[in-house]
Amino acid sequence: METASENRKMNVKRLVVKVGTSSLVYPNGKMNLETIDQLAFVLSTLCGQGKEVILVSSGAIGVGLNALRLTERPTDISAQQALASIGQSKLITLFNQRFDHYNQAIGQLLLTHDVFDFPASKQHVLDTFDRLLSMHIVPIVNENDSVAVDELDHKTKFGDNDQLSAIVAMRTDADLLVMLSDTEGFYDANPMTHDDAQLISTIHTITDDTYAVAGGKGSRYGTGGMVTKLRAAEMMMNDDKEMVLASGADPAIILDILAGKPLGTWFVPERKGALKNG
Ligand SMILES: Nc1ncnc2c1ncn2[C@@H]1O[C@H](COP(=O)(O)OP(=O)(O)O)[C@@H](O)[C@H]1O
Ligand SMILES: N[C@@H](CCC(=O)OP(=O)(O)O)C(=O)O
Repeated sequence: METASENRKMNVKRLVVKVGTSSLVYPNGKMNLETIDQLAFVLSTLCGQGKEVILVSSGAIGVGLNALRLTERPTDISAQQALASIGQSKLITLFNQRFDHYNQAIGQLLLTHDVFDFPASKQHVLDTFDRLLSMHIVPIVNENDSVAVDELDHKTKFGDNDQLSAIVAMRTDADLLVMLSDTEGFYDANPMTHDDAQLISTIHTITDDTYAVAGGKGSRYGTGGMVTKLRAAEMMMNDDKEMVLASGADPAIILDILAGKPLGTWFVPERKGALKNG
């Protein structure tokens, strides 16, 4: 682990950005329209510069709760799935409107685990990603919450978009996964409960000690907390890819990250770290 910052300018052609519920929905349950608009602006800008961008967005259940003026997430599965169907359509409508404002087309992909488990459906979905990207369209991905189940022999659920975003980044052979959340990065203790927590700038190996300082979700509407983000980072590093975890408060941070500014926490496989550090 390193706490000193280092410059990380990369030549990124294909980028996956994952945005969590905590960045899209205020703690009071209202949609964060500013962040959604800024995200559309920044990703449209990157497309205009010739980059290929995939957005993995959470928020369906959070937005669904707000639509029905509910403050607590229901515990039964069918109520959550109904909320996701309400929220997802509102969320994608809003994304469509904001991207359209910046003259950028989007496509929606709602995925379940089995899509990647079966070679034929996996190939079809990868072909769809490729075709959308070749047409300069931004694929917007979420788990298909309304149909995904994780019971008995139905193992169709990803369970969280952190790992889904890593799977998408690996399968589409993206150069970088940018994970945006309500924290500046990964700290040596949960910053919500430890005032003296220190931001870690670079992690080359994830061990039990790393998981030991990863706490649960920060917002009422998120799911995985830091544990699922570490799992995503581990998947990326095992695939010899990099992930950066940074604050989604201002999506312009994506431009700074690509410009090499030392922001957030970088998860870099050992070999790449050794090369970059000379
Ligand atoms: N070691 C840690 N470093 C940073 N954040 C942590 C850590 N442990 C727990 N957290 C919590 O993880 C939260 C982010 O996870 P989550 O609520 O699932 O966000 P998102 O909706 O963006 O996926 C933060 O708000 C923070 O409270
Ligand atoms: N698919 C769910 C999100 C699940 C999830 O991983 O949420 P988060 O921890 O906010 O990224 C939804 O759209 O509500």
